Amino acid sequence: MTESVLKVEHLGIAFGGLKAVEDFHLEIGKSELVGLIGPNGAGKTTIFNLLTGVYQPTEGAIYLDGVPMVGKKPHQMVAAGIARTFQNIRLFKELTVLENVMVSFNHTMKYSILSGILRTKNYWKEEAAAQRRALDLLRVMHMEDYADQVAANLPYGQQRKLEIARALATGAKILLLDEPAAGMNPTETTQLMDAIQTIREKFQISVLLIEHDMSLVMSVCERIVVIDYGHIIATGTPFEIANNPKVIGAYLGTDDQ
Ligand SMILES: Nc1ncnc2c1ncn2[C@@H]1O[C@H](COP(=O)(O)OP(=O)(O)OP(=O)(O)O)[C@@H](O)[C@H]1O
Repeated sequence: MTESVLKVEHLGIAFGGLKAVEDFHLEIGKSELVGLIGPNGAGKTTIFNLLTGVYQPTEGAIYLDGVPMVGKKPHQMVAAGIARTFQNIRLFKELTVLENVMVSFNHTMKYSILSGILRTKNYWKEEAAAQRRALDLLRVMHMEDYADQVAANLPYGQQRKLEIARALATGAKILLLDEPAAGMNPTETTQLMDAIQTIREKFQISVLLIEHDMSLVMSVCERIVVIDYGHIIATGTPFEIANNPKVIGAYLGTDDQ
């Protein structure tokens, strides 16, 4: 693995008496695609909430490019380079596809609030540049034909892709994707996976993927981390994971865990 982009050590959180995540560790290198899987309630979304500053851990450390991240707020995590998508799609439904992407550039825009209000030359220059960048991103996602459509009118699979485009627009170093293929048909899923592979190569971005569709996880991830009851029970290649008795036990609910 190349030098790690994200490094997580002994991460844990308790809700009252429940230790939802305990002693979680992870290292992700540049452009690496890692799967995070586990049965329902295992703690996957909680880990995403910890990595994005939604929850503060009760123990452990998170480093992004070597910089400590614990204590930072969600918007600071985004600015630092950790972006995510959600299980339930969160878009500005009334805005166009292009506008949805442009909104995500906001924290990188350099014009002042005043020049925004007065619509100065500098404002229009920045806006035009943001529009070009947004269109470039949509092209990568094969969504340029949808640019002027209102997000609410997009087919479901395209809405999911737009969420990823928005996360990319933040300039992220690592993308956390929470069940991006949920509710997609097989064609949409294949297109989505192609898009994820393309953006990894083009943007040299790392990806941590939560996904229930096993065949998908097995086919796209280089490495998989499996959790159950908040603990890592296995880490390995898709082949190792598919043949790991602890993993099989966790999914089938046997005692062999
Ligand atoms: N804010 C919270 N307060 C109390 N308990 C919580 C909170 N968030 C999560 N939990 C508990 O932590 C555990 C892990 O939940 P989490 O949602 O992270 O699991 P998951 O692996 O993402 O599940 P699923 O695959 O069903 O989405 C569960 O027992 C859940 O009830």
